[in-house]
Amino acid sequence: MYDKVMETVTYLNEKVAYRPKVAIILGSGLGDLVDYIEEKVEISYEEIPNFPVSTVAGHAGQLVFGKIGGVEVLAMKGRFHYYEGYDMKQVTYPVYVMKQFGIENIIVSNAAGGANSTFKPGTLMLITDHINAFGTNPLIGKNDERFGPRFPDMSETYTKKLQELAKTTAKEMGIDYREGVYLGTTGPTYETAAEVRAFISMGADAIGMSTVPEVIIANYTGMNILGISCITNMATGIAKEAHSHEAVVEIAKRTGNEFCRWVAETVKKI
Ligand SMILES: O=P(O)(O)O[C@@H]1C[C@H](O)[C@@H](CO)O1
Ligand code: HPA
Repeated sequence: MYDKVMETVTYLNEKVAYRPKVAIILGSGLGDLVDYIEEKVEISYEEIPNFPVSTVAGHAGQLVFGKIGGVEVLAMKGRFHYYEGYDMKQVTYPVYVMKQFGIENIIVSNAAGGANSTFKPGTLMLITDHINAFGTNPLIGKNDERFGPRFPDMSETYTKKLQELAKTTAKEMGIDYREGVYLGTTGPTYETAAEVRAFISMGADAIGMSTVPEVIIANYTGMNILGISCITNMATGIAKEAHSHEAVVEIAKRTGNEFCRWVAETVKKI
């Protein structure tokens, strides 16, 4: 795996001469953030050695390098989900690459269902912590110490300093946000009402099908992590209507403007 990652890094080194300060993984329907990026260098996943290819609607499948307000960034427009059939190493492969490429800060975003009944579709949630309900862990297997330790600590997974930065920025911009715990499941089924009740009793405020594997690897490799969920629907049993991915993407796109403004301003301060 290490040699593969380094091969990908070598390829990216030929495409861009700088080390971005921040990597951003864009969730379903949140790809419009790339409109805030200047001096773009766009690379399709198909062109990148050893990179998986994204198969989900609302996920374009491009790495976008460039600048937001002078800060060099790398945005991942389209992520890999476990339910697509990728194994956990493939799902998290881009995060290994980002770290080996020299990126120290990562912003991870997602579309998620609201489990906290005080949320509503369109709520932006700063992730304070997560619950891994995937039933597996991307670090299972032989450990390679060149990436990180065998038993990573997870006591401050979402970096307090970045959370404070995001909160101050939101307050300055008048952006309304909530804080909470993201619970990640495999999908691709949306939850049953009974599962949502169980997840709420476990402490979930938002439920989704991504983020947790990527964050486990970002934490393991020593990156600073900021996470933001865009609540696109209330979770099953709280919501009156049935879910559809089309509706998820549509709401994410509609409310994505606030998300993009918030992330762009926060990036400028990192
Ligand atoms: O990539 P994210 O987590 O934003 O995508 C969410 C979870 C599922 O992939 C999909 C369900 O509609 O949206
Ligand atoms: N559950 C899981 N994942 C999701 C949801 C949901 O309700 N909405 C968007 N992604």
